[in-house]
Amino acid sequence: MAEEYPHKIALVGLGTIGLSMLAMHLRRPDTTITVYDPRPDYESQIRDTLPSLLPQSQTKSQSGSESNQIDTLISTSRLKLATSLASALHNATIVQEQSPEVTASKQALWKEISKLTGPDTHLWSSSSGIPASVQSATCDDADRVAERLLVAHPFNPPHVMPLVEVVPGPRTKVGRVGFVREYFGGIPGPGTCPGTGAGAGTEVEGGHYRAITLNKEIPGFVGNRLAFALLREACYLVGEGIVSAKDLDSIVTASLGPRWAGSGVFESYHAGGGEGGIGAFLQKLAPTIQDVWGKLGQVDIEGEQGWKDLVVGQTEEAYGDYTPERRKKKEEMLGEVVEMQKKKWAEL
Ligand SMILES: NC(=O)C1=CN([C@@H]2O[C@H](COP(=O)(O)OP(=O)(O)OC[C@H]3O[C@@H](n4cnc5c(N)ncnc54)[C@H](O)[C@@H]3O)[C@@H](O)[C@H]2O)C=CC1
Ligand SMILES: O=C(O)[C@@H](O)C(=O)[C@H](O)[C@@H](O)CO
Repeated sequence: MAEEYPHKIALVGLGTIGLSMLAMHLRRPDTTITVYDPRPDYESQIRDTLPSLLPQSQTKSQSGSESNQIDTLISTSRLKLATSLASALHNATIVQEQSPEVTASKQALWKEISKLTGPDTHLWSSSSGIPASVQSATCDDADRVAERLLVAHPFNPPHVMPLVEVVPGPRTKVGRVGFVREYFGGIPGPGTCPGTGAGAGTEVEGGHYRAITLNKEIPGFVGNRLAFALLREACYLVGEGIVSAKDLDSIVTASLGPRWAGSGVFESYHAGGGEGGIGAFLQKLAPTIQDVWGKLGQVDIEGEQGWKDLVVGQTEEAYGDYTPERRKKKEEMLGEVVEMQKKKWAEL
């Protein structure tokens, strides 16, 4: 008989990303999730935050209250709250960490996890930019751990955003990459209620997540290198007084944002190049592109801080405190964009 829950995930680190990941994993009915965080108040954090990350219909109707919903997930063994790392890892088939983005911290954590898990356990890091080969480097049996460890980098919020940037290390076994792609490919969208007790054999409708695998490790991977290149130029332009932070955001949301929701960087310029496509585009625009490339801003996070005072001051003035209501509204907008993409996916 097929095992009731073939996937037993240990989620280690329940902060911003960990909580969103929890909401995402709960959408696979063939998966149980055990969570652990050294923060003593993490259970109250789950009870306060998780319901808002789940479909509202599920939160209010079936369980009657948000608290009951968490209790239902616990009583049906879909969700377990561990009080130690060792107990969280017991029988785990997958370990996914969302601990702080600090190399030494992640290395120490994997060193501990690798001693508490078997050779078959899949090891995933949610890191924004620390390669798997760096994270496993200090493990006692580093080579064996490196064969199992990979980065499955999400974009915030993972329970909505479709990208999973899969970044294997040079020693990561190919089968581990195939597994993570298949696992995320089988997770349904954010409108799907957490399966309760459906167990193995339940038809798992996927089609929400897009796992993109990098061919080689590079710090920051691809998504964040692109995002941080744009961020650097944006900070430079505000620091130089060329544009305000709010107007720069409007320039992005009124042009590049909508464009890139339907066509990526290269497809957009391929379309913009006319008959000759991107080749013609690059040739026609070469002088301007080269001139701009040679004059892109140079700001450094540790360097002169004048630009940073302007960026922070203007952003706080424009948006104030980022309230839960605003966050929820933006998340709903993001969800609608992603659902539109999925409807048009075949054409993307
Ligand atoms: N915040 C974001 O937008 C994104 C973050 N990430 C990555 O996810 C990871 C977590 O980031 P956030 O959730 O933003 O951080 P966070 O600071 O919100 O949460 C980190 C959690 O880890 C816990 N923690 C601390 N030491 C730990 C340990 N030794 N073992 C287990 N848990 C520990 C903390 O108590 C905290 O709850 C980082 O690697 C980050 O780069 C990835 C994509 C997006
Ligand atoms: O932008 C995102 O959601 C991700 O690419 C990230 O990794 C985070 O923004 C990260 O850069 C900050 O923790």
